Amino acid sequence: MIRFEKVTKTYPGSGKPALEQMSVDVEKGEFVFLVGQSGSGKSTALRLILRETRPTQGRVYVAGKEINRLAGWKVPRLRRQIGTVFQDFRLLQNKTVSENVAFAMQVTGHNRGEIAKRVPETLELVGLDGKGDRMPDELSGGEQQRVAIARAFVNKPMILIADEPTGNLDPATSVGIMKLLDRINRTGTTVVMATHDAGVVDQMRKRVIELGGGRVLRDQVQGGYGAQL
Ligand SMILES: Nc1ncnc2c1ncn2[C@@H]1O[C@H](COP(=O)(O)OP(=O)(O)OP(=O)(O)O)[C@@H](O)[C@H]1O
Repeated sequence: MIRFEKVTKTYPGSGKPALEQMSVDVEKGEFVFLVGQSGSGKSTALRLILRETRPTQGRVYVAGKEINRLAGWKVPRLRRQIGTVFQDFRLLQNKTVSENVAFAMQVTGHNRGEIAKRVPETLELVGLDGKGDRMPDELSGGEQQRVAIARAFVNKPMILIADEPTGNLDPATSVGIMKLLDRINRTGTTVVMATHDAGVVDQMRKRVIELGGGRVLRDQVQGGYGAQL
């Protein structure tokens, strides 16, 4: 589903590569944690998958296509197949919960009937049944992240990318968010999650790819946050 082939990324004006010779294969339906110190290259790897930035050397494939060679007009289609969730939720504050989720379907050209059916279904899936008419600032952080996950998932993406999704949440709330991401993963969606949250990684026991200085230091099945586990 995602393949990095000897990918090096050096940002303009920077001497040292953010990623160096990174080679990784993620199969359809996998759940992968990307861990590593601040500045190790995690966000750069996620941005490469979305083609928000391009490799300096090497190739990135998503669903069998080398995305660096994708025509510009096809990039929005690629991004529609990838849901994204961030630490800071990024909800539209002037729209209700339902409208936030519906918006993701509107911009991808779904009709009203589909939206009216799928939005409540998805809110139920993420545990926000009955909260569709609330505004984001009337929700807890964990609930806001659930809205963000509903929005990312409502178009049934093949890949879900999560960049520190539990970074602003307490441990108990984070457990709930991880259960939800696990559930989404079980529907067949490939999940790639960058995190510093050792508790979450140790509890989930999924594949762990550790980056350090832009290189893959460890790629472990059912790994922990630290190498000793
Ligand atoms: N747009 C950019 N321009 C120049 N350098 C960048 C840019 N984005 C990231 N970098 C550099 O690339 C390296 C990797 O950064 P990246 O954000 O990928 O790391 P990270 O592992 O996601 O860090 P964090 O955990 O703090 O989010 C760092 O040295 C960073 O300063």
